[in-house]
Amino acid sequence: MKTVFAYAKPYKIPIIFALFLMLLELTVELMQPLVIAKIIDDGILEGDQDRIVQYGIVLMALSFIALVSGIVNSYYAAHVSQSFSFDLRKAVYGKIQSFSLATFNKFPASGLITRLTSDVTLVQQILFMGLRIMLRAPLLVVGSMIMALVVNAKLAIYLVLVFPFLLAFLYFMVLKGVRYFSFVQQRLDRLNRMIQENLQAVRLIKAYLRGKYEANRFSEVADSLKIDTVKAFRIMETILPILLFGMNLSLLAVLWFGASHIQANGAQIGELVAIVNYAMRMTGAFSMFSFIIMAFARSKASSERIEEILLAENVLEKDGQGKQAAVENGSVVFENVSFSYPGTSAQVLKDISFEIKPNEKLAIMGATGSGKSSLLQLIPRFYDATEGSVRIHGIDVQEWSLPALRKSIGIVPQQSILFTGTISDNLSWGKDKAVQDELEDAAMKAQIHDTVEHFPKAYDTRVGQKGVNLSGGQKQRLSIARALVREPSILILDDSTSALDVKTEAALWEELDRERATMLVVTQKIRTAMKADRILLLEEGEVSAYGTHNELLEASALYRQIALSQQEEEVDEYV
Ligand SMILES: Nc1ncnc2c1ncn2[C@@H]1O[C@H](COP(=O)(O)OP(=O)(O)OP(=O)(O)O)[C@@H](O)[C@H]1O
Repeated sequence: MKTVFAYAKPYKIPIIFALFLMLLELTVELMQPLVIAKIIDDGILEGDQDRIVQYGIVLMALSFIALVSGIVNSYYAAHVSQSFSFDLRKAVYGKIQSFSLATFNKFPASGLITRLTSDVTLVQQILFMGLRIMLRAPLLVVGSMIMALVVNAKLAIYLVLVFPFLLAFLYFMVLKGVRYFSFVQQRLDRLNRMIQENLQAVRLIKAYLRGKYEANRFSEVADSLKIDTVKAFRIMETILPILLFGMNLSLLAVLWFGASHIQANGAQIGELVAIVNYAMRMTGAFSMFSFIIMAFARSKASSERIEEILLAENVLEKDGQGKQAAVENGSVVFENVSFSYPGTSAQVLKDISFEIKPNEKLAIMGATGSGKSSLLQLIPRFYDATEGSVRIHGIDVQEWSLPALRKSIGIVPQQSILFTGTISDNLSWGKDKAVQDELEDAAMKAQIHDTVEHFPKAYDTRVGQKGVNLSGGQKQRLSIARALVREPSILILDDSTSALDVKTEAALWEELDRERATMLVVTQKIRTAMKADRILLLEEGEVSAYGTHNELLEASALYRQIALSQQEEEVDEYV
């Protein structure tokens, strides 16, 4: 909890002020039974009207102080806890943004969402309660007990006797609560993951008529959340009755022995009333305990989950403090590169070597799962090679400063990803402060300008979530335009023209030919590969062939086979 609550440090002064007000409210509250005892013993029993009025005024003043301190304390508690949760959420989000892919893969996206939303809210609530009642309740219990001892130790001893038992019971319940509520948050993660997956796959679910099946799966997961939540709350709800039972027993003892004390020793009735009053306040404070313990248990589980994020180590992202300048027309060299995904033993790339000179194009081909995307991910350092070295412009990628390295790379991923916003917003995402002319220029090169111009709002057309209102080919071309806006020295296209028709693709390649950029292009089409300076053919993570189209036609049986099958397909298309 230490790491999480360190975010409350900037609010030290308002916290101290809120705690001071809480103590003031508490002190005043503890003094009230004493004054009531005085009214009874020195006023009512003595028949002294003036005393009754004097003490009455004191009682009123104390109540007023308690009221004002309570209101101001609530104001500060709300302000501090909201500001704290805002800072904490920002820090967790920032940390997630800084994650390397290896670290990111350790946490499912749904779990990260739960941590950013529900977990942060629960921790915020505990801070609010901390400033309002969390300390106040135990202090009220201890304070009432001390005051009762001061008033009449012989009677108050019955309140003291029950105290250690209740304390041990509460400690046990906290431990139990933390465990159960951490299950609840895990179930919530699972539910979020399911909702996320379902909403993303809504078209597929409809197409496969799996609505009912998915609804049943959802019910199962929601049910397990309900069962665990009920279990956790059921345990927590036993706290209050047990506490009240213990307190009522001791109160009964106070009244029983108090009555005999008054008869035998002439003890004051006011004292007995004061002790009963303190016992009632203790009972009230104890009843807050069940509430506090539940909140504490939940927020402890949540703060541990948040800490997992804040303390997660980002091994890869340790920035090589090296070169700061942008890569200029970068050459790309892979030298005996092997790679396994973190936490796995299987090598997905084995001893890969090739070189691309500045402004050259490399086409990467290979069957599905042969390691094409994995190879590309090593260039912007999404992952680091396990063996060998990847060099950009002659310098190992690990020695580059990460921002400098990534700034000069334009990536078009296999799956086009667009954000909610206008087309202009999406294009300028590739480069800060890009002007409209730059956006249109990139869109022209990517063969999407004319299409955009035909939209009623042209570049101000809003793209729905994930680009739902655009076709696959339009999304691909917008993704390419976004990468081109960046004017990258290295352009990476991971099978990003698969949805384009032959004519559009040819026009796109003509434009890309004119770009001053080193290109790595994953493709399944010989037609596209032929346009590259060299072709790298991968087979199960190994280089099966490397050279120009003509060299490969001669040297590689696999390449000849692919070329032949595609020729036949193309002939078939026209028959
Ligand atoms: N994040 C990951 N963790 C572990 N293994 C992975 C991960 N991503 C991919 N792999 C494995 O790495 C191998 C190569 O995958 P990769 O995506 O590089 O292939 P690919 O040639 O790009 O395939 P495709 O043409 O289907 O996109 C596959 O066996 C795949 O299962």
